[in-house]
Amino acid sequence: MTANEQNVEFLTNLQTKVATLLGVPVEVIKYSQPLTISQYWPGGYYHAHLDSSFSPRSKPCCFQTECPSINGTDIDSIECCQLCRVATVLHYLEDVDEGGETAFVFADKPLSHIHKTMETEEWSNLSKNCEQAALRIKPKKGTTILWYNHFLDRRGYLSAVDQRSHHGGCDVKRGIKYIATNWVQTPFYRYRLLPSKYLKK
Ligand SMILES: O=C(O)CCC(=O)C(=O)O
Ligand SMILES: [Fe+2]
Repeated sequence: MTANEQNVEFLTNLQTKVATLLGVPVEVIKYSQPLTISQYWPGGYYHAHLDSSFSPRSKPCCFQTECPSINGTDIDSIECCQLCRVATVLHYLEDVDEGGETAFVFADKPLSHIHKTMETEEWSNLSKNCEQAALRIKPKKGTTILWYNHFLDRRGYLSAVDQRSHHGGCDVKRGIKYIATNWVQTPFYRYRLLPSKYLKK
């Protein structure tokens, strides 16, 4: 097997594992953004942010609407819709000697606490506030974590973004942090009717 074939096999297996973990058809992972590798050197950080941004009053998610094609080409456009990222699956590729925790600023906190904190300055600055985060995860090689970025409505459809999913990476103090991220987005409109893997053939 060539190195390239090995890479393809590795990535295809990973897609299958991520799909199994989330209980979704593998196509959802295939049609999402490609796996992204990030590297943080000492002093590197990623302040608290949301991976998705859908609110019922903003642009619809791309599975909810068909965007007009641009210049007659048949590409999906994100001009009229947004990539709603249902879930994030984060793989730690190496241990980090010190620091570099993934921090969830508001995990499990009530909305009243979240709103009050968001009124303070620099609440999202993880270089300053890493220790205060409600949940911190130390990178461990071979470990994968996942979280959901949205609420579901009463029918089980995607609803507003969940503010408790605010997260980021604390300062790396010693060593290098390597992660790989699958941002799992809702499919584009033309793929929206993927058959559930739970349907009997
Ligand atoms: O560096 C981290 O631990 C968090 C990375 C992150 O926010 C992401 O990949 O979406
Ligand atoms: Fe993120």
